[in-house]
Amino acid sequence: MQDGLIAQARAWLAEDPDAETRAELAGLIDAEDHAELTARFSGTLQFGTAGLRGELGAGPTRMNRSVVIRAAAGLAAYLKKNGHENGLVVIGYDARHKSEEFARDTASVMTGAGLDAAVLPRPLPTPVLAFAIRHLGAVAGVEVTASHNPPRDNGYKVYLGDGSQIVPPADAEIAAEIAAVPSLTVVPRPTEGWQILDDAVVDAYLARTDAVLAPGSPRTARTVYTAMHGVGKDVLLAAFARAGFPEPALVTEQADPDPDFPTVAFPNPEEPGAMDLAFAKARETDPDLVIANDPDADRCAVAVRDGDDWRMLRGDEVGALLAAHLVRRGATGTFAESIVSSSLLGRIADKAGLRHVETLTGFKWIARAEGLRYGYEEALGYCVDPEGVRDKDGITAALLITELASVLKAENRTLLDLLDDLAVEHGLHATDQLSVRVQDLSLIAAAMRRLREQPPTHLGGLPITRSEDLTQGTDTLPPTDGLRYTLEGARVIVRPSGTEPKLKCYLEVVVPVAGHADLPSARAKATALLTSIKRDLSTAAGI
Ligand SMILES: O=P([O-])(O)O[C@H]1O[C@H](COP(=O)(O)O)[C@@H](O)[C@H](O)[C@H]1O
Ligand SMILES: [Mg+2]
Repeated sequence: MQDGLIAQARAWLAEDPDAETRAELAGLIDAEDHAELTARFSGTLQFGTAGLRGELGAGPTRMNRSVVIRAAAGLAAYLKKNGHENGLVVIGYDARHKSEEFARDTASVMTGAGLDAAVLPRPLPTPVLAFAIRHLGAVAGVEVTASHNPPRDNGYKVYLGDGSQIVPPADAEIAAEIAAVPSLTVVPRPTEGWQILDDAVVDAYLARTDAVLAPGSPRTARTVYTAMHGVGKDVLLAAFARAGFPEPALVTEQADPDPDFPTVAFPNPEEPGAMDLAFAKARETDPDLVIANDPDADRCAVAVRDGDDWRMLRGDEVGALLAAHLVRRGATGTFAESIVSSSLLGRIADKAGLRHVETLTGFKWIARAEGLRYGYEEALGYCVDPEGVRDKDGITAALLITELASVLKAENRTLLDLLDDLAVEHGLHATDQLSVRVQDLSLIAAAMRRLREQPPTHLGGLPITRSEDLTQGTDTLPPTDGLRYTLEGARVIVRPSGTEPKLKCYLEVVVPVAGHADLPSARAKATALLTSIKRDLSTAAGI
């Protein structure tokens, strides 16, 4: 057994304030579990697409109280160096294991550093925290959440005073301050001195949701709703009641927070099977649409009846529908989407004479688009009211899509009819994703390396006309680990996920449509093309 590794583990153990992780680590040391200790002590958690995220457990590469205290101390040091000696830091948390403790530790560290700290009154949607930062004039915000990840994970989203999540160089500067924390013993951690906010902050968030809907718009669409065992239900129901929509029928098994997410393998509406109970409820109650939030309620999934059964709309479909709705309502300003999302948004914006920008993945980028009026990403994220929330918001997105369904219902039409119209107007923009979850992270790096060393020349029978390695950045995009292939009538992007151990490949094909009668054959063509691109890509990446 390496002495260095054991010494490192013992030093960590001596400072760990959590009896549970102390016992776990002591067990690993006693058992001389070299492999596990190496995994725990090789490096530290890094800021990814949405903050720190990792499995709960002992050691610097896991989520635990020691890691959170260090992260909070680093953030406090960064804030103080940047002129916020006594600003307010507002802290929210979801209903996962340890989330409330991590929020309390964060408040304690901020207080000990001389900053003011305020904690949201209970587990609440991430967008309430994003809203609260600007509403309360805070200099930073923290949301303790691992969103839709498996039950054993937790995470830490960090926002600055503009209400958006951190981007370079702030993330690297904060990471450097975290790395510079020499020991937990030098971090003051008082047991009181921070504020627990009351419901006024939730009421203010709800009042702001009024701005999302057009005054006097139809509010008749009936919904089935699932909170996916997360924190969305109460705020969503209050927002729907306030707007005057019919009360959503709840998927009762998933309505209340449960950190074990007992009815789903992964609490992510994108994962196969996650919507089964919602669809069962829909078959029972026959609503106009099904709505799901992810567990921290910043994502919104939508399903509609298609023929005899229910089908999930892709994030790109909902993204286009909301854009078309906002255009019809006379929206002005910038429309933005991430590079991995559908190019249809650009077509809709161009036609309406609106500015359009593409950003890197994640709302930390989308929310920063200048003059943003509407932003979305394919991962079921929508920002429909940037003045209220500069992040994605699964509650306001649910309000807006339900308003659109109501408007269409009054015209005796559906969301699918509007999607057909958009395809006829702009061409069928069909997207799909090839996403591979791995146990061993090195497989992702190996796939990226393989694609770089032996780049494909054709995918799905189409020649690649342009191949870009995004690690160098482009004229408009900062550097990121990703590959982009442009084909005739298609586009593919490959990148490692920044929140989960997954390699993600995003496919888009654009098929011209002669008219409504041509739609079935255009769809069949798009599906066949997506399938063969996927097959070739998987061979090229070796996954
Ligand atoms: O987890 P959430 O709901 O916050 O969502 C997070 O993850 C998504 C997927 O990111 P990646 O492809 O890097 O895993 C991002 O698009 C999103 O902006 C981010 O906030
Ligand atoms: Mg989320």
